[in-house]
Amino acid sequence: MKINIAIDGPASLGKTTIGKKLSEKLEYQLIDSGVFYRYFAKKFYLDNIIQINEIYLFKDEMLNNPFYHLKEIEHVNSQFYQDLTKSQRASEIAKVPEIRSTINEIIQIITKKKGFVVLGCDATTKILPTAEIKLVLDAEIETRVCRRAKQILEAKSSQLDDLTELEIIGKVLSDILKRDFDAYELILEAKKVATIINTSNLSIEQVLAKILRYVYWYNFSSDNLLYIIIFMIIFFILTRSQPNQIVWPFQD
Ligand SMILES: Nc1ncnc2c1ncn2[C@@H]1O[C@H](COP(=O)(O)OP(=O)(O)OP(=O)(O)O)[C@@H](O)[C@H]1O
Ligand SMILES: Nc1ccn([C@@H]2O[C@H](COP(=O)(O)O)[C@@H](O)[C@H]2O)c(=O)n1
Repeated sequence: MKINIAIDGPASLGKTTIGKKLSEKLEYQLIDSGVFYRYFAKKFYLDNIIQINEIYLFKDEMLNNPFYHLKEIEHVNSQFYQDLTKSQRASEIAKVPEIRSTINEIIQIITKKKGFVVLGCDATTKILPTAEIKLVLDAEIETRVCRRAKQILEAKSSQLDDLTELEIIGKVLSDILKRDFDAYELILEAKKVATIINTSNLSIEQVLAKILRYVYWYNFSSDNLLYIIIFMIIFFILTRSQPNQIVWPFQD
């Protein structure tokens, strides 16, 4: 049975990396809402003016052919993914309520068929509050700065060629702080409704394994709900009526 999985988390946490691996493993479709904001910022935020009518037109177009446009958005984003200025512009347009509701609506319509992993900082609360599995990935800020700085240094992005390692770390820190500030309320809200996984001391594989356990358990329990209830009733009756006489298998 296919379900929807919503994953929230603050900036540079590892959502994209984990989301990609998870969707590949489950053969689900990944939708990273951050990529929408970045794409909209690049395409529809020109000369400091947001082309809101163009955004509405794009929404209709996208809903006619969602998988083609998901690929296109992904492709455009991959060309400037590590550009920190682009994430700042994405954060600016993310403050416009019409843009937020348009992006949420597009994702809600596409995910009706189930079988999606949706990422964001409001995936569990605003985009997919009805997702079967809702998770918030978390990690201390120093872990996130290290992860992003390492990623940028390893990729040797040309925009940062002239900077020293310390300058890059400074830029990453200031970018994360700004984005944390913007997403603070949303992440707080998400933590109230979703299961929190602290990834600070976990490798990518360990985080993935943890999430997969939630997914397998969800599928197992919804497939076998009746048996689980019967087992619990029998267990409850046995423990109440003969608390000292239950013989467990393998007990001496
Ligand atoms: N558990 C982990 N342990 C170590 N490194 C990790 C872990 N999870 C992710 N990373 C690394 O952290 C870096 C940032 O990850 P990623 O780009 O997926 O974050 P993100 O949350 O999607 O960021 P953003 O909010 O900016 O879109 C990547 O280089 C990734 O390999
Ligand atoms: N659900 C979301 C997703 C993203 N944003 C804003 O867009 C910026 C870029 O997103 P990334 O996930 O690629 O970092 C992000 O910093 C947020 O400002 C959002 O508001 N809601």
